[in-house]
Amino acid sequence: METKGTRIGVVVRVRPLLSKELKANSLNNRIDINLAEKSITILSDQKQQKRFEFDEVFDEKTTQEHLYQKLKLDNLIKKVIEGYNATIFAYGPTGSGKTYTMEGYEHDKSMKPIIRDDGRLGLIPRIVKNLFDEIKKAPSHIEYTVYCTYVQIYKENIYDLLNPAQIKPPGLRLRWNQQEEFYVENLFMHPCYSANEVISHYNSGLKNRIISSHNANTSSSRSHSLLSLNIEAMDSETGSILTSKLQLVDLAGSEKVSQTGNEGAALKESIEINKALFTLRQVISTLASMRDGEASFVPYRDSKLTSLLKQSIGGNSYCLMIACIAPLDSFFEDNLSTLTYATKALCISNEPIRNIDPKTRVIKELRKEVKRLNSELLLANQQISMLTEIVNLDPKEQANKLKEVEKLPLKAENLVRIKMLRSNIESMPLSPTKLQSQTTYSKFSDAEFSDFTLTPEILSEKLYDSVKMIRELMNANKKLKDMVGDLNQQKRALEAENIQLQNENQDLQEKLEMFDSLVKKKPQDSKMNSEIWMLQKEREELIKRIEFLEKETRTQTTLPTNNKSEWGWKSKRTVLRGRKHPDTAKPFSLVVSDRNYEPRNSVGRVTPKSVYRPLSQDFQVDMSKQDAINTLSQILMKGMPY
Ligand SMILES: Nc1ncnc2c1ncn2[C@@H]1O[C@H](COP(=O)(O)OP(=O)(O)OP(=O)(O)O)[C@@H](O)[C@H]1O
Repeated sequence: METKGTRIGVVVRVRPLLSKELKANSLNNRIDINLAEKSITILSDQKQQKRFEFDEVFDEKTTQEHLYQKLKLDNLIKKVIEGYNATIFAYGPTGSGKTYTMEGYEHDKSMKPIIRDDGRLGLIPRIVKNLFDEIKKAPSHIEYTVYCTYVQIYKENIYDLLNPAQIKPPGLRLRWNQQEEFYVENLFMHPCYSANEVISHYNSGLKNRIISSHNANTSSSRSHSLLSLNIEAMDSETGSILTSKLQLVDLAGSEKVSQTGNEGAALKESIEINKALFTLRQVISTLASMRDGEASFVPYRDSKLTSLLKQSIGGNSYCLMIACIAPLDSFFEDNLSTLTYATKALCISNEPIRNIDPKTRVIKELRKEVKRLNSELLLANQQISMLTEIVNLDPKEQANKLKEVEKLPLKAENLVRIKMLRSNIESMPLSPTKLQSQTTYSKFSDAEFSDFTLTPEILSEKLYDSVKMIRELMNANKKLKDMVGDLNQQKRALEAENIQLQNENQDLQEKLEMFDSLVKKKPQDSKMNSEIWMLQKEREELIKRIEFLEKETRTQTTLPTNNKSEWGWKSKRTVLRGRKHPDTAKPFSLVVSDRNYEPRNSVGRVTPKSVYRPLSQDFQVDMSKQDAINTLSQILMKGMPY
C-alpha cells in the first residue's frame, strides 16, 4: 500500500471461519465486504447497517503472500533504507488474526511456535527477508548493520525477549531521550548482517512470549510485542551515517470477559490488556480530533505501549495499521469498535522525517553550497572570458557576442548592464562606407549624430565601462573563490571532527564489547571469578593489615622498656588480659599489666580494630614481663593467639 502523504495507512483484514467454528455452525451473517469499494458494512441486531471505507480491505480468502504484495511493503522498506522510520501494527479483538497476520506460525499444544518456512509465514519474516534483499542492492561503499530488539509489554512491565535474564519482573525501565522519544533502558541490541540472523533472534524471542489459551483463542498473546529493526547505514565515501527504525508490532487483543471466559489471574491479565488498549484508543481519538496545527494533550504517557508508539502514531514515522476482525456474529461489538477506531486512525497525520545524523546534514549542506558556488564561479569565469574577448572586436561582433552572453544565466543586475552595453554598441554609427547605405542614419540630427560618432572619447568611455564591469565581475569572482575556500575549510574541519568522533565511538564500542564478553564469560568462569574475588578481598585485607601494622609499629616505639621505675611494677610477673566486646566478639582491649591489674601499670592498651580472630571470651594469661611484651607484639603482628 502506498502511504498517502503523511496520513497513517489503515487496512482491514477479515479472517476466515476456523474449523471448530464451522463445526459449531457459528453464525456469520453480519459482515459484508466490498473489495472493489474497499469497504465493509456491518449489521447490528436491530438490522442497522454501518459502512466503513479504508485504504484496502482484505477478505477471508486473502493469503499471506497476497497481503504482503497488495500492501506494497517493499516501498515502505525502501523508505526505511532511505532513513525514514516506519511502524506496522496489528490491532483488533482477541482471536481476530493479528498474530497470524504479523507472525504466521502455528503453535503446538504447549503454545510454542512451530516454525516453518511455508505459505503461512506472516508479514514479519517476509519483511525481514525483503529488507536484507534491498540492502544487498545498495552500493558497496554503504555498509548496513541491522540492530534487532524484541520486547513484550505484559501487565505494564517491559521485558526483553532476547535476554533470558530480563523476562521476569520487575522488567526494564522506560526512559526519555534528547530526541524526545521514549526508549527502553538496557535493552539487548543484536547486530545482524543477514535475514537469517534476525529471524533466529525473533524465533528465540517468540518462545519467551506469554501465550495462553481461552475460549476465544487457543493460542492467545497475553502481551504486546514490539520487534524493532534499527538500521544503520555508514557511507565509507562520505563518512555520513543514516539511521532508521522499523517497528513491527503485534498487540494483544481487546477482550470481552463474556467471550474469553477468563477468571482469576487470567481475568486480571485481561483487565491489564484492556487498560493499555484503552489508552491507545484515547491517543487515536485525541489525534483524530485535532485540527491542523492545533495543540492538544495526547495521553501517550498513560501506558508503556503508547509511550513506545509515540513517534509512530502522530509522530515522525510512516505508519500502517492493520485492523483485524473475525467474521463471527458474536464478535459484532468488538468488530464495530475496531472499525470505528480504525476509521479514526485514518484522520491521523504523521510527519515522517529522514534521520540524518546532524553532522552529516551540515556536511551535506556545505557540499551543496560548495557545488552551487563552484558552478557560479564557472559561470563568472565564462562571462569574464567572453567580455574580455569582446573588447578587441568590432562593434557588430561585440553586439553579437553580447547577445550570447545574455543567454548565460546571469544575475539580474548584470543582465541589465550587458543589455544596456549592447544597445549602446548597436546604436553606434557604423563605419562611413556602410553608414551611407543606411537609411536610418538620416533620422539623426547633427547633434544626435555627434553623440553617436565613434570618437576616441566615446570608445574609451565604452571601453572604460566594459573594463569596470570586468573588474567588478573579477572581484565577485574572487569573493566567490574565498567563500568556496572558507566552506571547504569548514567542511574539512567537520569531516575531521566526524572521523574523530567515529574513532572515539569505535573505542568505546570495543571497550563495551570487551566488557560484554567478560560479562558473558562470567557463568563459565564463575570459579575463576570467585577466586579473583577472594584474592581481591585478601589483598584488601593485606593492605588494611599493612596500614595497621605501620600504625602500630609507630605505637610500638612508644612501648615502655623493661624499666622498673618507669613502670612502677611491684612484681616481675605480669598478666596479659584480653577483654571481649560484649556484642561483637571482637577483642575489645588488650592490656599487659601487673597482676593486680592496675591500669596505671599497663604496658600499653590496644583497642585493635583489626585484630583478626574473634575472641570467644575474656582471657588472662600470667607470664613474664618480657613474654607479655613479646606476645603483645605477636598479636599486633600476626593476630590473636587465643
Ligand atoms: N487469515 C487467516 N487464515 C487462517 N487462519 C487464521 C487467519 N487469521 C487467524 N487465523 C487463525 O485464527 C486463530 C486466531 O488467530 P490469532 O492467534 O492470530 O489471533 P490474535 O488476534 O492474535 O489473538 P490474540 O489477541 O488473542 O493473540 C488462530 O488459530 C489462527 O491460526
